Amino acid sequence: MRLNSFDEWSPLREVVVGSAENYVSHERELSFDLFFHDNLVQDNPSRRKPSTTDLSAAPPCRSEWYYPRLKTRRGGSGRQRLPVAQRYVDELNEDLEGLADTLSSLGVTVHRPLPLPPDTAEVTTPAWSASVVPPLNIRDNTLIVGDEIIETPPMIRSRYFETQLLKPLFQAYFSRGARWSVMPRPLMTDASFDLSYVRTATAGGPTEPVGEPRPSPWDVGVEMMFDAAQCLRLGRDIVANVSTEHHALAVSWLERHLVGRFRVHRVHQLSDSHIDSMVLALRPGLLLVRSAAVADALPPALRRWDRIVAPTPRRNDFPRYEDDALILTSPFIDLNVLSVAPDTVLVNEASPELIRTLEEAKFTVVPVRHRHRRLFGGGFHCFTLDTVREGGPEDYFT
Ligand SMILES: N[C@@H](Cc1ccc(O)cc1)C(=O)O
Ligand SMILES: NC(=[NH2+])NCCC[C@H](N)C(=O)O
Repeated sequence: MRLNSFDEWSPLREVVVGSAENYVSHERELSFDLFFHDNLVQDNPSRRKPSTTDLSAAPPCRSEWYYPRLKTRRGGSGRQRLPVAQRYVDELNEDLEGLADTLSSLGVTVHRPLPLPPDTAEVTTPAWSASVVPPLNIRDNTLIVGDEIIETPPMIRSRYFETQLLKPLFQAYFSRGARWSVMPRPLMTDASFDLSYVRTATAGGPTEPVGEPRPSPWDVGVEMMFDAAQCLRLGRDIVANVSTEHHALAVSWLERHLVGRFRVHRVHQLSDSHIDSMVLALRPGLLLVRSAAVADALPPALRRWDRIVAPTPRRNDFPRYEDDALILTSPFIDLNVLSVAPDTVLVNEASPELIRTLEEAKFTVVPVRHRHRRLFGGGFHCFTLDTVREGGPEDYFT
């Protein structure tokens, strides 16, 4: 079918489901630490969040309830590979197959990216090298706006060439008439990074020390960097989260590129980057939000929509991990549901209270197994890229 995806809820026809094949490690280096700084905390008991009741009081811009296990990386220059246990990768792949099968059984055509080959350990540019992770959270690096594929400029070095693994699919949509754009790629030296959010905007101060940038002959100053998962797509309107200078530059690019076709609305520091564990649109007039404060920070048109506030997750909803397991998301990650129609949502079966809440709101909930979402950074919305939905460029704002 032709590429057509304008919103997050209309009947889903085609989707890409991410792949975790050959996930072996995370690499801690400047771009990784900056991106996940809100989730990575040192082993400092004073920062522990002991009870779930703290969660509901948490400010909207900050993840809470960390597993405070990460030790500070020594020295500014170090790259450090942190292995991911094979058992979790195997279970993740099992859960991804289950997700793909569920979508197929609902009549949705499922595409998969090329798997990361086993020996593709590194990506190297003139300015740096980094180890590569598989195309798992494929929501992040590609924005589908209507009939256009836009590859967004990544914030993590390990993910620099991730969209190359979607090439055959993008070529196929292109041959059927899709537009296809790639946003300017950052040189991404240490000096490219805007550290202000980490230094000032994190509630309670930085949770993780960020080393001083090292000089490089490729330095060009702060650059455009942005993930598609910072956007909420609502017909002819797009809400984009801006927390850093990188995002501000990228949203200006998007606005100029889409002028006359889409209206871009900025929200500021709704989260550090992605917004799909803060707010999702379930259908015209109804949002799923992490808290009332999140809904109140949205553009005026969306503040008038009804909202379902997701129930506070419980500790028992999650597996227990060894002390060296690196936790990449907040416990609100299961809010990250995938709509297959305005009345039907795929929800993590490990979140019974969220399922109940959505069923009470008259949704058909399809429970799907997903165990290690906190280890791999994403829920069902993150792991998928909806390329064909029935909805069009409707104006839901006026
Ligand atoms: N604290 C971040 C970091 C993060 C982003 C993407 C991930 O896949 C995982 C974690 C969360 O909003 O948005
Ligand atoms: N598209 C995504 N990868 N979204 C993931 C957002 C996770 C968010 N940082 C959280 O901790 O809840």
